[in-house]
Amino acid sequence: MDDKKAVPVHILSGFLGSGKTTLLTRVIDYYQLSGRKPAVLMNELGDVNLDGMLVDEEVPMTEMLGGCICCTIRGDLGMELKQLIEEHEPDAVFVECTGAANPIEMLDGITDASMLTRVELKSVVTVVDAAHLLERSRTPKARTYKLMQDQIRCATQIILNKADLVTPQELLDTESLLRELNGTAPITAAVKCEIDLSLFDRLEGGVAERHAAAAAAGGAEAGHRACSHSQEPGHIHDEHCGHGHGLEAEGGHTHHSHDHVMVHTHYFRSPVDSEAFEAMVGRLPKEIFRAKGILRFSDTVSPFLFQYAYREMDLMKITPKEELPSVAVFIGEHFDKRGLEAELAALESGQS
Ligand SMILES: Nc1nc2c(ncn2[C@@H]2O[C@H](COP(=O)(O)OP(=O)(O)OP(=O)(O)O)[C@@H](O)[C@H]2O)c(=O)[nH]1
Repeated sequence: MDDKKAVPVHILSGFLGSGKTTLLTRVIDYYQLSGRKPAVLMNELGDVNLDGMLVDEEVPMTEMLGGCICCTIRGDLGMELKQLIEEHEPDAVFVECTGAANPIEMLDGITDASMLTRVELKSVVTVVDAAHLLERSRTPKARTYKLMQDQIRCATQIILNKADLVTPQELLDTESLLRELNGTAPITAAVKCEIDLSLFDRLEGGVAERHAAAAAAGGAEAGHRACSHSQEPGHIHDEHCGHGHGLEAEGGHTHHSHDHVMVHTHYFRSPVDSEAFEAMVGRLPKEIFRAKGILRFSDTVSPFLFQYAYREMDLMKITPKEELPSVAVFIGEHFDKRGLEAELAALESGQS
């Protein structure tokens, strides 16, 4: 193992629905087009990996489902990474965290993994939903905002995504907010994570190149609150990125700033009416900020992949190669599960 090069690892972080999978699929294409073999370790809060369906079947992928790597199943991360690397010998591994993951726990997880297998953390790329961050920043004490802040502070690269959904002024405001939270990580505004992906080549280059890249992006000056891994990616512990950042301000010492996040998984027994479904999604309470699923409608032929993030819904026709359940996963904080179940039951019985 010793004379083998360490496998570069990139953590894709960012709040629920910000665009991590969108970025992941682009990066995978980019690596494949240049003849490299990427591998993916994907973590989902729910028991079904719906994001995985968007990733090319050829790509080696390990799924860690039903919990967040940063806490409940973190202990398995090292073994999973080791197995993935030994079995497939990828050129790089992309770890997509759940949107509720606290990145410091992830950083620790990768460090633990480096004791089992040769891996080198090259970047923590945090994808930010511009409008969502702005809205959350108006209630700075809320736990969701604190988690978003942690994810931003720990980033070595920030993608300011969904630029199409905000005004130019809001984009500037979001950028200043990001700069306050993280003084060093280069920020790239984007729509659907369309960025210059050669960024990843630079990230995997030598330390000198990384310095140059950071300087070129205007992020070389030391920010006093941000993590410093953009300057020293191999050294990933940083006191500024400590556990439960922000939560401490409320006097708590909990490690898991997302323990308030709830997940509800619903398996449909029968196809539902598409219009009634859309109307039901329109009525979802604001406490549910993310949902996804596979749906079969009584009035369409093919199944659909359903996505809902911060009040925007997407339905995409799919042609699954294997038998898949009809299922929807709802993620949010302190929402009324009973109310949601009642809505879903009404939808299934055609009374919605
Ligand atoms: N309008 C708009 N929609 C976007 C953009 N980027 C992604 N989306 C949509 O936002 C939804 C969520 O995107 P994902 O890439 O699945 O987000 P994610 O961060 O992987 O979500 P989780 O894994 O649940 O945390 C999808 O419907 C995307 O098509 C963007 O720049 N603009």
